[in-house]
Amino acid sequence: MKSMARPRHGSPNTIVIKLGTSSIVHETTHQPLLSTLSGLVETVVQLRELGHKVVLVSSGAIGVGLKRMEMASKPKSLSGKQALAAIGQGRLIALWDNLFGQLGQPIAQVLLTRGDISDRTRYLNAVNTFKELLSLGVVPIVNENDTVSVSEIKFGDNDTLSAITSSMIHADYLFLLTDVDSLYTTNPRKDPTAKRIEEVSSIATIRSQVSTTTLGSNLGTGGMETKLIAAEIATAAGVTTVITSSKDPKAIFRILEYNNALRSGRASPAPGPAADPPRAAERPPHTLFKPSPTPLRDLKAWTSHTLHPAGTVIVDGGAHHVLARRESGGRLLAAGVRGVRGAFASGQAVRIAVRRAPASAAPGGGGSDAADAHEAERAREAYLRGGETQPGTPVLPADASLASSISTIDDLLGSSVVADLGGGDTTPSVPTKTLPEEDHVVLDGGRDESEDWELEEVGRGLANYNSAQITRVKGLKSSQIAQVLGYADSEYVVENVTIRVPP
Ligand SMILES: Nc1ncnc2c1ncn2[C@@H]1O[C@H](COP(=O)(O)OP(=O)(O)O)[C@@H](O)[C@H]1O
Ligand SMILES: N[C@@H](CCC(=O)OP(=O)(O)O)C(=O)O
Repeated sequence: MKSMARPRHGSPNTIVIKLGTSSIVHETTHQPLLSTLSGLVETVVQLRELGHKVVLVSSGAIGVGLKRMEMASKPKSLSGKQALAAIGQGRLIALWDNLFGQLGQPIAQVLLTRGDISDRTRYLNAVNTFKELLSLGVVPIVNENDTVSVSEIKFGDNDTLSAITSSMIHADYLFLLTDVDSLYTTNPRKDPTAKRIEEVSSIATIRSQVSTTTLGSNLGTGGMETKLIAAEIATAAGVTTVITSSKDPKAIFRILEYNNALRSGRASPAPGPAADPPRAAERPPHTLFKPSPTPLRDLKAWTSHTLHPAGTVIVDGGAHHVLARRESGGRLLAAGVRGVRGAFASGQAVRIAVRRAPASAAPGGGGSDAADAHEAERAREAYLRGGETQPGTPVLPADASLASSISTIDDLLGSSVVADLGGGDTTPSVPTKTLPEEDHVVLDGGRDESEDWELEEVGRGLANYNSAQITRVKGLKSSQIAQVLGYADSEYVVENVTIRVPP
């Protein structure tokens, strides 16, 4: 067995394994699934013996709490779930400690909320703690800190938490162990004709080919959809992501071996005649999501996935074009800003959005390709000049008060126009429409007062100034920032921008 999962290229892998509630407690009796748990403990200890570093993301606090209180089903209220998680988490970690302790393997409990890592310093502290634990040979066991998580700060599901953890520690693999052995075209628990998906290179493409709408167990959170989101986050950070069954945790060795063999040309990707020596390994059932060949840099991954955007910065086409290029360094000039939605502080994450004319407002589908290219070039040049002042943009004097740039309380709070993108806007008032096939979001509520345009999120970044300040310097040259604000910490209004929807 050990030879089957020799560390790739002679170097050990960092492996995150996530176990869902449906694999930890029985769906109806809520009794712990001891054979699954013991099998996983043996697997993790063997992986450790082979030199791999392993982090376990364990759901199950609420499930264990249900058993402890002999309750039949999950309470509906947030406080009810939080209370059960508080009851169950202690017993859950005690169970893991007991099982790992039988094999002499020390563990550590790591409870995280999104709030814990939405500050760069706290994020780096969490990374350092993981590094320290792994270098001590400990297996960190991660769960969301449900008892203190509220909707604004929660990861919401452990699939996402495991993906963020994988990206934080630059894992090589994320294994999402669940009660089905793969992603299928439709829910295999409901549709016997469902077909297994073996390998995914583009999650955007696969989304249009599979249905993930039905949930599985009564205990799980999010079903397959949250696993796709997790795969998207992890693969973007360069982590190979695998969905497979928790019933046979030792399959992890076979999956590692199979994929290592595939990389080195020793296994055939599809079932068929055995390759010339050594023999092609049989493909263990699983879905493998290939990592991005150009993973996001650490800070950008942090900005894109771990932070709740606190508001939106609307940019013009020129800025969008430039930001989409690597050479831009992900830095946004005030010249490219057309407006701001929501209230945010300097240092907070923001969405980058563009205005899009609704299809109905584009007569004849717009101009010719040549005219569009010319227009795009003109916009890029205007933006790069550091910004000609946009016609109609009021240039405020240096002593202009904050109040003068805020005409209503909504300008300050952003509550009338900011849609909740599953993120941190405190007062979501407009329903969000997601377009999963393109992985972007249209802010239905973000209509400009004077034009019938929609806002579309195209990326994320970190604000260098607060929302009121960016409102005051929008459209201006960088050299004018100090004049208007009385100081200029940076010539860029937003940094670490990741553009996910190209122009
Ligand atoms: N296309 C699909 N392929 C596989 N499983 C699916 C699909 N769509 C929905 N599911 C359901 O997702 C469930 C796994 O998600 P979930 O219950 O949240 O598990 P966990 O508790 O392990 O996170 C499966 O039991 C299955 O019923
Ligand atoms: N943090 C929760 C689990 C939330 C969750 O994502 O559950 P699951 O979909 O079963 O992985 C708990 O410990 O009960």
